[in-house]
Amino acid sequence: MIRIRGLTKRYGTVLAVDDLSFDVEPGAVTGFLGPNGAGKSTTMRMVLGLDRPTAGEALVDGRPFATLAEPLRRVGALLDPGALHPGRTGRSHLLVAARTSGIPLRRVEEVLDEVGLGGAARRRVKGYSLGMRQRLGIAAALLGDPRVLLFDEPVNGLDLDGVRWIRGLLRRLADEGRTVLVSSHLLGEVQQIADRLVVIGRGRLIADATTEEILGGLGRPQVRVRGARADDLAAALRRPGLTVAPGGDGDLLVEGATAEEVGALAHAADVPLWHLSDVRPSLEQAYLELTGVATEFVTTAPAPVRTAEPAR
Ligand SMILES: Nc1ncnc2c1ncn2[C@@H]1O[C@H](COP(=O)(O)OP(=O)(O)OP(=O)(O)O)[C@@H](O)[C@H]1O
Repeated sequence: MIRIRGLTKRYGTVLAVDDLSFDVEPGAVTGFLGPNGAGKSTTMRMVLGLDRPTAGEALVDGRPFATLAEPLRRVGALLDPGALHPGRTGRSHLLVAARTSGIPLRRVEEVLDEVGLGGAARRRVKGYSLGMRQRLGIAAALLGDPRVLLFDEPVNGLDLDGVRWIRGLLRRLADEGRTVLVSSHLLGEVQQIADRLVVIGRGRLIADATTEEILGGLGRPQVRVRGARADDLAAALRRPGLTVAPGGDGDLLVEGATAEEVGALAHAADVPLWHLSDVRPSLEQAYLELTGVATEFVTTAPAPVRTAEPAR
């Protein structure tokens, strides 16, 4: 597992990571989510001993990375797929890594097959597409069969098939009991893969909970309702704790009650309903709400509001 306590990194005047504490448990995919510049890569680099914390600690299985025996067999990472030697073939890249880490050479063929690069293994990396480089980087991360894996924006450059493949791979790695931390700046991307989410903004922890809890707790769920007599319906819904607002086209938007409760109130007032549905805030909207206060680069475009399918 990965344990992060009070982790802080300052580059001159920039506080890239600010007193961050969280755990990444085995057997689950943990999404590490935050806008560009939030401090995800810096945190991962500190876990991997590539950057020295200004304060606090990042531990893998209870120890700093630098003190781990056979670190590449304990921890695998995909950081920057651009950092591959262009003149080497995919296979020789992995052979070098295996030799220097005392990893059996047969693992090279295994991981090449695992990432679907078997056919391209003898081609030079400079001819690889971004997606192929990404797969090679993932092969390198898997080489030592590590129990702890960190992937920094792993779906970057992958086409739809590639994205599906990486989702399947991350799930399988977690199901095998490994510790899997995967970063992204897109909520829509990680919410489909991650069991838990650690959300950061400007280097600080914003949320650390299951994906379900985070998505469920974001935004204020509303109920969209339309009935035969709008005025009677609005009067029936004017209860303490409920807010009722016009929703366009004669609809009402109700906050503070479930669809069942709204239906029951309408029924009690004898107002036939034509439409009743839950309205969930769009994920991107919810994410903006969550990270808005902690976003380094703020956009001005409003997020589109996606509503639930109408009730039948
Ligand atoms: N070597 C460095 N020197 C100076 N500042 C740095 C350095 N590395 C990162 N930073 C700064 O630290 C902050 C966090 O950067 P980091 O790359 O960790 O964010 P991130 O969440 O990974 O972003 P992205 O999604 O864009 O990769 C940014 O303000 C960045 O400019």
